Amino acid sequence: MSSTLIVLNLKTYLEGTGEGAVKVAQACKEVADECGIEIGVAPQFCDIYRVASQVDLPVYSQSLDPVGAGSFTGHAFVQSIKDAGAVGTLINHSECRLTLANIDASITTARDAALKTIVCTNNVATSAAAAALGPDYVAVEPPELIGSGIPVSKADPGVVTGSVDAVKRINPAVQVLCGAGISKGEDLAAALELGSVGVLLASGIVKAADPKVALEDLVSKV
Ligand SMILES: O=C(CO)COP(=O)(O)O
Repeated sequence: MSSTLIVLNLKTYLEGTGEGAVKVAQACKEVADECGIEIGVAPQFCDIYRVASQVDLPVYSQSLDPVGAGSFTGHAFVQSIKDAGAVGTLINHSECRLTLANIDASITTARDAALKTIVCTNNVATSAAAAALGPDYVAVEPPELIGSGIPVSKADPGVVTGSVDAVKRINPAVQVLCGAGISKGEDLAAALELGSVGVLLASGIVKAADPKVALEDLVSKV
């Protein structure tokens, strides 16, 4: 496997009792095996167990709450997420924003449970701030391009290169992903050329008529 990482965020696109998530995850696994690039998937909380127990690929939570075991109702508890089979979590997605203090606490909570952390950011300044907190990855995603079909790597390459430079300066151990509007092979190739190590993406694959064909296109130029 190369060190390139693709994470497919399923958001709330798929209804039903998890079969859709399993099917998309299976497509991710098949394409990952074909191309040698690591592909992970971030399903709904309640689908983590089903996906992780049926498909051998990295499963991420879409978020978590920085609470421990005990008297906490309505929270996404890190140990349950881990026991369900997740290997990591998104934190601070633009559709699930947190305060800086909660981003920090979420990273610590995940790290203490040995979960990988991907902190989403919306611009160079927040990428720099996130890097200072020491997650495994910062994923820069301009919100205005999310779900637009217009790839960040083409529409706003500066936010990717700026984030890569800022993150490297602040914490060289942190790797940078980018996302928003990514769907094609040329988008992933451009993202890598701009210095990111991979992409976080959603609609271009999840909403495709055939997600496996869309994934094969995504990895076709690297
Ligand atoms: O928000 C995203 C991934 O987390 C990006 O979404 P789209 O790929 O649909 O633009």
